[in-house]
Amino acid sequence: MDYFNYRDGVLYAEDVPLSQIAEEHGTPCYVYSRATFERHFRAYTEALGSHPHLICYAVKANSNLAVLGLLARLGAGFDIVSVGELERVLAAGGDPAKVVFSGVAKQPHEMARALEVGIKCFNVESRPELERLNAVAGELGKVAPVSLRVNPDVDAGTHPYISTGLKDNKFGIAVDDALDVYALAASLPNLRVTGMDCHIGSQLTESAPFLDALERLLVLMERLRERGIEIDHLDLGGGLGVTYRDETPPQPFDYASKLLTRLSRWEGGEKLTLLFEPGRSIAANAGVMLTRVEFLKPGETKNFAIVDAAMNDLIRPALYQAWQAIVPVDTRSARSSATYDVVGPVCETGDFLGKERELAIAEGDLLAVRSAGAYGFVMASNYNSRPRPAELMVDGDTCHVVRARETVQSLWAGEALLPEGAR
Ligand SMILES: Cc1ncc(COP(=O)(O)O)c(C=O)c1O
Ligand SMILES: N[C@@H](CCCC[NH3+])C(=O)O
Repeated sequence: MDYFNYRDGVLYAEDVPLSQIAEEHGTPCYVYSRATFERHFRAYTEALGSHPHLICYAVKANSNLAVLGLLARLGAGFDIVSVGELERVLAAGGDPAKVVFSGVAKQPHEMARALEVGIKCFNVESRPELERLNAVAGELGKVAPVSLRVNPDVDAGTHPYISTGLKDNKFGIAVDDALDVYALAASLPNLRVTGMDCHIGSQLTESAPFLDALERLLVLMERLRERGIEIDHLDLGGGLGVTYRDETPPQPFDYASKLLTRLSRWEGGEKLTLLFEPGRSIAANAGVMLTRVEFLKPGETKNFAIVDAAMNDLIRPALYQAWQAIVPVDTRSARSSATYDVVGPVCETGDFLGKERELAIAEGDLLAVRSAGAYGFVMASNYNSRPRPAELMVDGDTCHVVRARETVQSLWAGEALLPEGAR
């Protein structure tokens, strides 16, 4: 459920018509809804109720400071994968004690900064990373809180590029090796074992793979118990899918109740703190990307709607053949409809936002690409020397610029001509 709805034929973000936003701020641009972010975050906290928990929003999904700031005020923790994300969280007022640090190749300087600010936990993905963390913590005279990311080898049933919990994926420590790596972690002087985690993939539309992963982790936790290693938090990662088209993913409430039911049958399960790292399910449907039709170009085999946004602004369709709804913002004028490939100005045949879309549009019309709040702006680039679009956040009847559109000149900041004579 989001707060982008039609009123009298015009698409609104909360109480602001998207046509007005496009007039004032230009296109392409990303528009977020504050109330939708809040609603999606609360769906998790309410689903977990009184069970001890921490919702660590996955910063990678949408790292705009305004987004992080509003989630921080709602009590969110954060899942980060780089020191860049850590600094953003701190700049937005996030609590470092609620930060978990994931990622397969954390640099020593990143570990040091995270130890300095006192994060909740490092989600360690390999034996050499454990040894590196022990060394960095030792140099700083600190003890690093550690969780091992276990790769449970379950099929998440999602796009191969965003599946992460299979033996063939680079992520995590194989279940069969985990006992030994935990024993190593417990023996290293500058580490304190606090948790176990997994993240099996993104855009999952069924609960079963999550429950399979939980089952494997519980077996492992029992074996750790036998060895005297107690875990005080279990982090089940992110991955809950959203509706882009006709998917019917479990809602946080159904998902959490299934997990809590299983945990209630596990000794000590009611006391075990649960962590989640949702990204997409909080951010995707809290944003749209606005773009204007430049030209309609009829072809022999296809019609093209050439718009002012491109794969550099939103890469998901080009990269994963992802389907996102593309809708007219103003449906009041009568237009004849046709089937179009919606394409951008970038010089690549793969530059499309949607294929074979039935649209009743004319040149100059405004379109909204829906479900663009996650993995949208964060994956934008300057390819073809295109400035990245503005980001705007609607709150009720007010629209705030939360990131200004880049200027063409800003794109070469830091570059230099070769010195005279070397050219
Ligand atoms: C370790 C980790 N946690 C959380 C997430 C967030 O996933 P999602 O956006 O699917 O909720 C990801 C991305 O897949 C991830 O790699
Ligand atoms: N960027 C991906 C999700 C990546 C998940 C990160 N582990 C997408 O847009 O679907």
